[in-house]
Amino acid sequence: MKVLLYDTTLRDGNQDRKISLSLADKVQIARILDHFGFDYIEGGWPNPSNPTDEEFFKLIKDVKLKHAKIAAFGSTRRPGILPENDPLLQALIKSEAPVKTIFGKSWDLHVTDVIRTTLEENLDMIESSVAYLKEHSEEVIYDAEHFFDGYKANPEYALETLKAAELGHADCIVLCDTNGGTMPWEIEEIVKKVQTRISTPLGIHVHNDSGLAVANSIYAVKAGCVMVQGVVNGYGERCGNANLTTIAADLKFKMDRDFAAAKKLSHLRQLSGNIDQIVNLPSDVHAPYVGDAAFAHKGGAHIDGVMKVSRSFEHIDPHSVGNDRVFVTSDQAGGSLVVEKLKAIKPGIDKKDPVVASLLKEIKERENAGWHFDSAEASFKLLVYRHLGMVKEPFKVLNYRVIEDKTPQGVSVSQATVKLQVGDKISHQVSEGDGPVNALDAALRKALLPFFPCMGSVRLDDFKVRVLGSNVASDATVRVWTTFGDEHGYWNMVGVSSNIIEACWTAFVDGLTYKILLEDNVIPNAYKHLDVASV
Ligand SMILES: CC(=O)SCCNC(=O)CCNC(=O)[C@H](O)C(C)(C)COP(=O)(O)OP(=O)(O)OC[C@H]1O[C@@H](n2cnc3c(N)ncnc32)[C@H](O)[C@@H]1OP(=O)(O)O
Ligand SMILES: CC(=O)C(=O)O
Repeated sequence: MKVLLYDTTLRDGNQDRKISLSLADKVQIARILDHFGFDYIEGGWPNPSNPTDEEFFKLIKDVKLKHAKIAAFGSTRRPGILPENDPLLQALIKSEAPVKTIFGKSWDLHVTDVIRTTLEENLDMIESSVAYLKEHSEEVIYDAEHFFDGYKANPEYALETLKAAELGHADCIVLCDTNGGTMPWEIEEIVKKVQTRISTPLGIHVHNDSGLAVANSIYAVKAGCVMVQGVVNGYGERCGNANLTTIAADLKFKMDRDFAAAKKLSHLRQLSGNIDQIVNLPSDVHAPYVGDAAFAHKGGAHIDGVMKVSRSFEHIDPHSVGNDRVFVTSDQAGGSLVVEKLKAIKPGIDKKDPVVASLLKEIKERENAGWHFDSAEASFKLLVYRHLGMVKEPFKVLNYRVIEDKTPQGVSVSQATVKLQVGDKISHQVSEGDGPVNALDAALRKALLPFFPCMGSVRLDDFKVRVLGSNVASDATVRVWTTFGDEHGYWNMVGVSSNIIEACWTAFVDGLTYKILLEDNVIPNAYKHLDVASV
């Protein structure tokens, strides 16, 4: 049976303490989710105290969606009033969303102590609210809030609340683990028991407070649920919601289940990254299937295995979710990694070639000294070309100096002097800057520009410093990580020294040397994709 994916990024995802979606964000995300093939998009809780969500439902009516149904979220009526007199139910109807999803109480504790009414009145609140909304909607989904906790406390009453939703003709009853504390085996057992009493299709909605939201969703589907509610990348209140990105991949690759978005899974990584970008959160490097590290192999024995038989260390083909295999350059690598990296430069190279061992030795020595090539592929490439004797250095540094000056008025000025030899010519330049690093960068470019016009388009896009090791103060090793960019893309360089200025200088000299070598085709552009992340 087909599984329906119900996305609540715009409602439950937006309850994440780090997320605050604007109206424009919501509409943009809704378009992306629809394009990806999710069956339902919960847009928010429309009510007068939440104007963004009210506006969203007005706007989304005019957006042509290909597949998804838009759902408006709310609660059952308040105790002691008729549904037609409940302002929140009226707001749901006013939203004109084709699907209405309302939550109600399944846990007797919540009935008596939170909404403070009788158990009988709560049953009527559920049935009458669902029935009333059914008169005004294409579909009504009933979310049984705290269902699993309620079932454990008072199973008969919890089941009666579901029966009330069924009597109101809910189209789907969604069992919620609102506090996220239920174990997978409990989910499976309880879903199976519910199915013996309830004939309405069942769904699952779980939170991640025990780190089990994905597992619990999967167990619920295994036990018979046909709808999964979740959030792209698992954002949400407290520890987050069930991660729909992971669940979608699990359903397809591990359970062979059919669902509309299954044919779009080769765009899963793109979906995840796009939504991270809109909600303005950094992507989780270790996210299953879609993270940067999901198929990054570092251990030498692992790299060797993957090169021989990829599935020896990969549970699926990374391309099936739009991800890529990465071999991390590090001191834990073996000869196989070096062979892989050298293949583009020396086709047919064998692991027994002496250059493999000598290059591996240099890599390990450098990594031991604090160099880290994993996120500085351009530095690594330059090291390889130099090691192979394929680089004629385009310039020679004769001298550099930085002076820090503070005027009597308290203004700080940094001045750098750089002296280079290019062929038989000497270039000697001075520059001022906001700080020593800025001044050094400016003086170096100024000295190179007359000989290498391509320097004019090079930017320094990013610059990070990390103090390594636990050595005291000035004895510590410093690693500088820089990103250079131009109109073609960008490249990352690393520099290491116990002196911060020298570490910067190394990264700058290498970064600009790299650009000149690219321009002169010494390092062919074909090899550029390894370090130009935008390509
Ligand atoms: C499990 C979930 O994630 S549910 C979603 C949670 N998300 C949100 O709450 C975000 C949107 N919420 C809101 O905009 C506001 O809370 C509103 C407009 C819904 C209500 O605002 P207020 O009327 O000021 O109430 P407040 O938020 O302080 O308290 C919640 C009220 O809802 C009642 N309530 C809670 N659940 C239900 C329910 N299932 N059915 C009926 N009433 C309920 C509570 O008893 C309480 O009522 P009381 O004020 O009479 O004690
Ligand atoms: C409905 C919902 O968000 C919950 O019970 O967690």
